Amino acid sequence: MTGATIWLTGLPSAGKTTLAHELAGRLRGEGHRVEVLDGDEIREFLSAGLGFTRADRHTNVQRIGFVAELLASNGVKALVPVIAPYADSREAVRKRHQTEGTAYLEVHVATPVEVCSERDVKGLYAKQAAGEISGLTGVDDPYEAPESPDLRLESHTQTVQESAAALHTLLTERGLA
Ligand SMILES: Nc1ncnc2c1ncn2[C@@H]1O[C@H](COP(=O)(O)OS(=O)(=O)O)[C@@H](OP(=O)(O)O)[C@H]1O
Ligand SMILES: Nc1ncnc2c1ncn2[C@@H]1O[C@H](COP(=O)(O)OP(=O)(O)O)[C@@H](O)[C@H]1O
Repeated sequence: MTGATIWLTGLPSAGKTTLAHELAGRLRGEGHRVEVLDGDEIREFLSAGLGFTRADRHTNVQRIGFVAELLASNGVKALVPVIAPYADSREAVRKRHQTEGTAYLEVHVATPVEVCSERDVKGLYAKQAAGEISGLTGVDDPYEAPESPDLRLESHTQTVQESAAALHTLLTERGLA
Protein backbone atom coordinates (compact mmCIF):
# COMPACT_ATOMS: atom_id res chain seq x y z
CA MET A 1 0.00 0.00 0.00
CA THR A 2 1.24 3.53 -0.76
CA GLY A 3 2.36 5.42 2.31
CA ALA A 4 2.11 9.18 2.74
CA THR A 5 2.59 11.90 5.29
CA ILE A 6 -0.43 14.10 5.84
CA TRP A 7 0.57 17.11 7.93
CA LEU A 8 -2.24 19.06 9.58
CA THR A 9 -0.96 22.51 10.49
CA GLY A 10 -2.95 25.16 12.33
CA LEU A 11 -3.42 27.04 15.59
CA PRO A 12 -4.02 25.39 18.97
CA SER A 13 -7.67 24.19 19.11
CA ALA A 14 -8.02 24.52 15.32
CA GLY A 15 -9.14 20.88 15.07
CA LYS A 16 -5.93 19.15 13.93
CA THR A 17 -6.04 16.26 16.41
CA THR A 18 -9.76 15.68 16.06
CA LEU A 19 -9.49 15.52 12.27
CA ALA A 20 -6.41 13.29 12.33
CA HIS A 21 -8.22 10.72 14.47
CA GLU A 22 -11.42 10.93 12.43
CA LEU A 23 -9.44 10.36 9.20
CA ALA A 24 -7.38 7.60 10.85
CA GLY A 25 -10.59 5.73 11.72
CA ARG A 26 -11.85 5.97 8.17
CA LEU A 27 -8.55 4.84 6.66
CA ARG A 28 -8.15 1.93 9.09
CA GLY A 29 -11.67 0.83 8.21
CA GLU A 30 -10.54 0.62 4.58
CA GLY A 31 -7.53 -1.52 5.48
CA HIS A 32 -4.80 1.15 5.49
CA ARG A 33 -1.99 1.11 8.00
CA VAL A 34 -2.12 4.40 9.90
CA GLU A 35 -0.15 6.17 12.62
CA VAL A 36 -1.10 9.45 14.23
CA LEU A 37 2.00 11.32 15.41
CA ASP A 38 0.33 13.38 18.09
CA GLY A 39 2.20 16.56 19.07
CA ASP A 40 1.66 16.16 22.80
CA GLU A 41 2.83 12.54 22.81
CA ILE A 42 5.89 13.36 20.73
CA ARG A 43 6.79 16.15 23.14
CA GLU A 44 6.61 13.68 26.02
CA PHE A 45 9.01 11.20 24.41
CA LEU A 46 10.83 11.99 21.15
CA SER A 47 11.03 15.73 21.87
CA ALA A 48 11.17 15.63 25.67
CA GLY A 49 12.95 18.73 26.95
CA LEU A 50 12.09 20.94 23.99
CA GLY A 51 10.13 24.13 24.62
CA PHE A 52 8.38 26.60 22.35
CA THR A 53 11.18 28.85 21.14
CA ARG A 54 11.59 29.17 17.39
CA ALA A 55 14.65 26.89 17.49
CA ASP A 56 12.92 24.24 19.61
CA ARG A 57 9.79 24.25 17.49
CA HIS A 58 11.98 23.85 14.39
CA THR A 59 13.83 20.90 15.94
CA ASN A 60 10.54 19.34 17.01
CA VAL A 61 9.06 19.64 13.52
CA GLN A 62 12.20 18.20 11.85
CA ARG A 63 12.21 15.20 14.20
CA ILE A 64 8.54 14.52 13.55
CA GLY A 65 9.08 14.98 9.82
CA PHE A 66 11.92 12.44 9.92
CA VAL A 67 9.82 9.80 11.68
CA ALA A 68 6.78 10.48 9.49
CA GLU A 69 8.86 9.99 6.36
CA LEU A 70 10.24 6.69 7.67
CA LEU A 71 6.73 5.46 8.35
CA ALA A 72 5.34 6.74 5.06
CA SER A 73 8.16 5.19 3.04
CA ASN A 74 7.13 1.86 4.59
CA GLY A 75 3.54 2.03 3.47
CA VAL A 76 2.01 3.78 6.47
CA LYS A 77 -0.29 6.79 6.33
CA ALA A 78 1.42 9.07 8.85
CA LEU A 79 -1.05 11.68 10.09
CA VAL A 80 0.65 14.60 11.83
CA PRO A 81 -1.52 17.04 13.82
CA VAL A 82 1.28 19.40 14.80
CA ILE A 83 1.19 23.22 14.70
CA ALA A 84 4.49 23.67 12.75
CA PRO A 85 4.18 27.47 12.79
CA TYR A 86 7.18 28.32 10.59
CA ALA A 87 7.05 28.06 6.80
CA ASP A 88 10.76 27.21 6.49
CA SER A 89 10.43 24.28 8.92
CA ARG A 90 7.49 22.90 6.94
CA GLU A 91 9.36 23.43 3.68
CA ALA A 92 12.34 21.42 4.97
CA VAL A 93 10.01 18.53 5.80
CA ARG A 94 8.39 18.72 2.37
CA LYS A 95 11.84 18.73 0.68
CA ARG A 96 12.97 15.70 2.67
CA HIS A 97 9.92 13.78 1.46
CA GLN A 98 10.52 14.95 -2.12
CA THR A 99 14.15 13.80 -2.00
CA GLU A 100 13.09 10.40 -0.75
CA GLY A 101 10.23 10.15 -3.27
CA THR A 102 7.61 9.91 -0.51
CA ALA A 103 4.13 11.41 -0.83
CA TYR A 104 3.56 14.49 1.33
CA LEU A 105 0.38 16.51 1.75
CA GLU A 106 0.07 19.76 3.66
CA VAL A 107 -3.36 20.54 5.08
CA HIS A 108 -4.07 23.91 6.65
CA VAL A 109 -6.73 23.65 9.35
CA ALA A 110 -7.58 27.32 8.95
CA THR A 111 -9.78 27.99 11.95
CA PRO A 112 -9.64 31.70 12.90
CA VAL A 113 -7.97 32.55 16.19
CA GLU A 114 -11.25 33.96 17.56
CA VAL A 115 -12.92 30.55 17.14
CA CYS A 116 -9.87 28.68 18.48
CA SER A 117 -9.72 30.85 21.59
CA GLU A 118 -13.39 30.21 22.23
CA ARG A 119 -12.91 26.43 21.85
CA ASP A 120 -9.78 26.64 24.02
CA VAL A 121 -9.64 22.83 24.40
CA LYS A 122 -6.62 22.93 26.73
CA GLY A 123 -7.27 26.28 28.39
CA LEU A 124 -4.14 27.83 26.87
CA TYR A 125 -5.84 30.95 25.48
CA ALA A 126 -7.32 31.68 28.90
CA LYS A 127 -3.92 31.20 30.54
CA GLN A 128 -2.31 33.54 28.02
CA ALA A 129 -5.02 36.16 28.62
CA ALA A 130 -4.48 35.84 32.36
CA GLY A 131 -0.74 36.38 31.91
CA GLU A 132 0.11 32.88 33.15
CA ILE A 133 1.85 31.86 29.91
CA SER A 134 3.33 33.72 26.96
CA GLY A 135 4.46 32.75 23.49
CA LEU A 136 1.16 31.18 22.47
CA THR A 137 1.00 30.51 18.75
CA GLY A 138 -1.34 32.88 16.95
CA VAL A 139 -1.67 35.22 19.93
CA ASP A 140 1.76 36.44 21.02
CA ASP A 141 3.89 34.07 18.95
CA PRO A 142 4.02 33.77 15.15
CA TYR A 143 1.96 31.51 12.93
CA GLU A 144 2.96 31.65 9.28
CA ALA A 145 -0.09 30.33 7.45
CA PRO A 146 0.73 28.13 4.44
CA GLU A 147 0.42 30.08 1.17
CA SER A 148 -0.47 27.13 -1.04
CA PRO A 149 -1.38 24.08 1.00
CA ASP A 150 -2.70 20.96 -0.73
CA LEU A 151 -5.96 21.60 1.13
CA ARG A 152 -7.33 24.37 3.33
CA LEU A 153 -10.11 23.36 5.70
CA GLU A 154 -12.54 25.84 7.19
CA SER A 155 -13.27 23.80 10.30
CA HIS A 156 -15.41 26.58 11.82
CA THR A 157 -17.98 26.27 9.02
CA GLN A 158 -17.98 22.48 8.81
CA THR A 159 -18.70 19.50 11.00
CA VAL A 160 -15.81 17.16 11.88
CA GLN A 161 -17.32 14.61 9.48
CA GLU A 162 -17.47 17.13 6.61
CA SER A 163 -13.85 18.18 7.14
CA ALA A 164 -12.71 14.55 7.36
CA ALA A 165 -14.63 13.75 4.17
CA ALA A 166 -12.87 16.60 2.35
CA LEU A 167 -9.53 15.23 3.53
CA HIS A 168 -10.45 11.74 2.41
CA THR A 169 -11.45 13.07 -1.01
CA LEU A 170 -8.03 14.71 -1.35
CA LEU A 171 -6.31 11.38 -0.62
CA THR A 172 -8.51 9.63 -3.17
CA GLU A 173 -7.74 12.28 -5.81
CA ARG A 174 -4.02 11.77 -5.22
CA GLY A 175 -4.32 8.00 -5.50
CA LEU A 176 -3.54 7.49 -1.82
CA ALA A 177 -6.88 6.11 -0.61
N1 LIG B 1 3.20 28.44 23.88
C1 LIG B 1 2.57 27.48 23.21
N2 LIG B 1 2.28 27.62 21.89
C2 LIG B 1 1.66 26.64 21.24
N3 LIG B 1 1.28 25.46 21.78
C3 LIG B 1 1.56 25.27 23.09
C4 LIG B 1 2.21 26.26 23.85
N4 LIG B 1 2.36 25.78 25.13
C5 LIG B 1 1.82 24.55 25.15
N5 LIG B 1 1.34 24.23 23.93
C6 LIG B 1 0.72 22.93 23.62
O1 LIG B 1 1.64 22.17 22.85
C7 LIG B 1 1.05 21.76 21.63
C8 LIG B 1 1.89 22.27 20.47
O2 LIG B 1 2.91 21.43 20.24
P1 LIG B 1 3.39 21.16 18.77
O3 LIG B 1 4.48 20.16 18.91
O4 LIG B 1 2.23 20.84 17.90
O5 LIG B 1 3.93 22.62 18.34
S1 LIG B 1 5.11 23.09 17.40
O6 LIG B 1 4.86 22.61 16.04
O7 LIG B 1 6.39 22.56 17.91
O8 LIG B 1 5.06 24.57 17.46
C9 LIG B 1 -0.29 22.43 21.50
O9 LIG B 1 -1.18 21.41 21.13
P2 LIG B 1 -2.49 21.66 20.21
O10 LIG B 1 -3.41 22.51 21.05
O11 LIG B 1 -3.03 20.27 20.00
O12 LIG B 1 -2.09 22.32 18.94
C10 LIG B 1 -0.56 23.02 22.85
O13 LIG B 1 -1.47 22.22 23.55
N1 LIG C 1 -14.87 20.71 11.53
C1 LIG C 1 -14.18 20.48 12.67
N2 LIG C 1 -12.98 19.88 12.59
C2 LIG C 1 -12.26 19.64 13.71
N3 LIG C 1 -12.64 19.98 14.96
C3 LIG C 1 -13.82 20.60 15.11
C4 LIG C 1 -14.63 20.88 13.98
N4 LIG C 1 -15.74 21.51 14.42
C5 LIG C 1 -15.63 21.60 15.75
N5 LIG C 1 -14.47 21.04 16.19
C6 LIG C 1 -14.05 20.93 17.63
O1 LIG C 1 -12.90 21.74 17.84
C7 LIG C 1 -12.05 21.16 18.84
C8 LIG C 1 -10.66 21.02 18.25
O2 LIG C 1 -9.77 20.49 19.20
P1 LIG C 1 -8.44 19.71 18.80
O3 LIG C 1 -8.72 18.73 17.71
O4 LIG C 1 -7.83 19.18 20.05
O5 LIG C 1 -7.55 20.89 18.20
P2 LIG C 1 -5.96 20.96 17.94
O6 LIG C 1 -5.43 19.55 17.85
O7 LIG C 1 -5.84 21.72 16.64
O8 LIG C 1 -5.40 21.71 19.11
C9 LIG C 1 -12.65 19.83 19.23
O9 LIG C 1 -13.38 19.99 20.42
C10 LIG C 1 -13.61 19.53 18.04
O10 LIG C 1 -14.70 18.74 18.41
